Amino acid sequence: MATTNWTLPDHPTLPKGKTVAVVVLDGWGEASPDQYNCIHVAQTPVMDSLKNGAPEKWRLVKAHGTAVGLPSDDDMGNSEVGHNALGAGRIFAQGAKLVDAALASGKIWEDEGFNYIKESFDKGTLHLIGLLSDGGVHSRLDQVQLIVKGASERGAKRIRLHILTDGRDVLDGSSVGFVETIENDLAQLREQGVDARIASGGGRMYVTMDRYENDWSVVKRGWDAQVLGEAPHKFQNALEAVKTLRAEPKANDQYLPPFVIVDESGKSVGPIVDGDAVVTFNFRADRMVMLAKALEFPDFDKFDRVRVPKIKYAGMLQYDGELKLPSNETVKFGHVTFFWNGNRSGYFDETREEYVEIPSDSGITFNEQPKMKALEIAERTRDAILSGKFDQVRINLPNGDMVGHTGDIEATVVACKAADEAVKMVLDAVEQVGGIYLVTADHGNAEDMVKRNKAGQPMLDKSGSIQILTSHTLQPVPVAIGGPGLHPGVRFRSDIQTPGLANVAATVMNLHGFQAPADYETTLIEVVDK
Ligand SMILES: O=C(O)[C@@H](CO)OP(=O)(O)O
Ligand SMILES: [Mn+2]
Ligand SMILES: [Mn+2]
Repeated sequence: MATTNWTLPDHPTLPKGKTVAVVVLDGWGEASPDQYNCIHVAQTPVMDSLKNGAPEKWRLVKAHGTAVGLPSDDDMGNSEVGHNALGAGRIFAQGAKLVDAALASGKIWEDEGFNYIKESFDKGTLHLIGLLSDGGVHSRLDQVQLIVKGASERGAKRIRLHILTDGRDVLDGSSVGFVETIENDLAQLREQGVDARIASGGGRMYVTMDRYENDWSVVKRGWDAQVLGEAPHKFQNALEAVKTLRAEPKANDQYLPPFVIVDESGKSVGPIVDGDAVVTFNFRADRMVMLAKALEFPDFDKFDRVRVPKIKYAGMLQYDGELKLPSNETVKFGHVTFFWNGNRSGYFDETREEYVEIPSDSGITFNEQPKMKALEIAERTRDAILSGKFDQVRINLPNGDMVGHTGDIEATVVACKAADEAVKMVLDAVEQVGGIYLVTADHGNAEDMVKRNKAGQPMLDKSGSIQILTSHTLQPVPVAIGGPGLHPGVRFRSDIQTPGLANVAATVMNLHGFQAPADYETTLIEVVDK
């Protein structure tokens, strides 16, 4: 058998042995300057100087749509696809696209996963758990609709949906419309004799969709509602639930409290019990892994599960290639490890890598602490660079994104300034060791906080207020290179017209003195005589 040769060819001109700092600013896109562009409004002297100081060492790359393996150019970027592209150096079809293809070809119904859960359809209930929106970051409503329909046509007689409301990838308040849409579908199925209902729900950031083991109580709230059928709020139907909970002061789709749907006698209509099948319909991994662990791990000590039903469980995708979840880490920590490594947890080689997690504040929304842990991340990065132990130091600064998602413009301005200060500390350390930096971002967010019409003007809601955009954007992101270790002849090539994040990996390999493998997207840089 031929063995793969992993050795990279030397770069013809660029030297090895320089410390390279790779900085990813989460949610930091480039957009026209106005009062809703928090990066523009904030004082960001360091990022400004990279942009204005060296035109041959700053450029924009695509961070959304087909450039990062999403189904279409209407799809905004996100951390999973952005970091996957940055790490992989190639454009792979991402979860959204894979699921679209499997549904379009019908292959999804022939796959092992579906055949496995189908065994439960005779006697058990099919439960579908996931994010109900058309955001396309974690899941998509049209896919859920096709799954419900397809499963019912293939023998599922009792279906229960456990919905998580969004408001983060889509406008706050849009949960009501999504629930209406799916309720209509379920009503039609009921007319055809399929017992299909929504059984529970809650806001994504408060119920179920925690990530990197930041706060297990989030997953527990979901477990109680979905599996045990218990929640503080009980309603007869999901539309009433969402409308009533949204009427509370400061209610927000992202944080709706957990609820269960009950029958006339007050009994929950859809707890998960022995013999049932469960499908988590998010294609994106990070916010489903914790639930997958709770559903699958025989030894589990993160919270008291009370009752562990014997179920057949499948996900839309394998969420973790290392842990094989389903078997069949802080809010962003995993982005530069797990996502970067192609959704694989753990080290490639423990003797050569060190992963450092700076725990996030928990139990708050990040507009309350917009500086987050940027300073702490920068200090650890500085120390790692100065230690001389590492060829590459890679970080993700979450502020622009996490605070951008809250929709709080003032706080997002503070967040952007904090991220800029963190970049300064990293660049100063690079300066001290004679290293090289590459600063980029995984997708846009903080640079546009308002929903716009086609002409680019802010859109107003019924009451005349601007419609706040909590989501990511379709904007390109910057890539800046520099540092005393950078060969003086290095500059960005002008012959690649529309590069994307996948071009960064080959670039970084060059900065380490190597050429990228032939199947990588081409490098962004060239070396001219100077
Ligand atoms: O918070 C998340 O899960 C997504 C938005 O849905 O953001 P990001 O891709 O930046 O992690
Ligand atoms: Mn991100
Ligand atoms: Mn985000």
